[in-house]
Amino acid sequence: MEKILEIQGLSKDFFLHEQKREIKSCRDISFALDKGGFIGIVGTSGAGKSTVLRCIYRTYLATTGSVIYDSLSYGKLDLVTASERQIIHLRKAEMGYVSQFLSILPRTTARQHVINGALDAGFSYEEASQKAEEMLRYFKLHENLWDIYPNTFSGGEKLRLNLAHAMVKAPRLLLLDEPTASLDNHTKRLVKELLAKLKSEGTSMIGIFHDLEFMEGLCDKVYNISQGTFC
Ligand SMILES: Nc1ncnc2c1ncn2[C@@H]1O[C@H](COP(=O)(O)OP(=O)(O)OP(=O)(O)O)[C@@H](O)[C@H]1O
Repeated sequence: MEKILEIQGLSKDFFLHEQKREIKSCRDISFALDKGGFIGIVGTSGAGKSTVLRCIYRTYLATTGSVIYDSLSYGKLDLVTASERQIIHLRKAEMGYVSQFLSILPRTTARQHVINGALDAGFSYEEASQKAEEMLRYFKLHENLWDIYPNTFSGGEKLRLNLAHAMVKAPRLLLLDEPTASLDNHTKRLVKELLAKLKSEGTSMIGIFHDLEFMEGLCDKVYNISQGTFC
């Protein structure tokens, strides 16, 4: 099976200058993701799960190791050493990242944020507007919220907006950091259905989930991470 992502010996250390102390977050992580595959990561709080995803998305720069991504735009490249320009392009055109935390330009409404995601993926403005509305409706974000700035949204509303933004462009590689945290059961099912649809359309995914039941039938493989390493 062709791989979209090959991770070798990935480690991330943080140095806390004030305390002159080092935290080893994840250590010597190696795994590969098949094209169109779905890997689940589970583990206790603080084990290093989010750090692995952030090193792939390059929010964190790995201390050691490589993250070889088979991109459409540049062929195979190491996301650890890729240029800022390449990373920005890949985030726009090929990669999606969902977490509970909102990362949005100031003075951008919820609707515009999702439209921007679709525009990044190459849709015309008209198509992007239509797709954005479909996604916002799908994730049951109340219409009253579409044209306001989302910094005051609740945790669940922010998460649903992040899901709409990431999924509207059907990315090649989707990274999910607890995409169902603080969602009710009905919305969790909607998320699962859309993830299954994206998978059937070829999106490759890595997801962190606390809710093991949620992952049933969705993941091809599940890795357990404990104290920074796979076990
Ligand atoms: N920016 C940072 N600076 C310093 N330490 C960090 C930073 N980010 C993560 N850590 C530390 O790395 C370790 C792993 O954190 P990480 O967020 O990856 O855990 P997690 O498994 O995702 O936890 P949770 O399930 O609670 O979200 C923790 O001890 C955390 O305090």
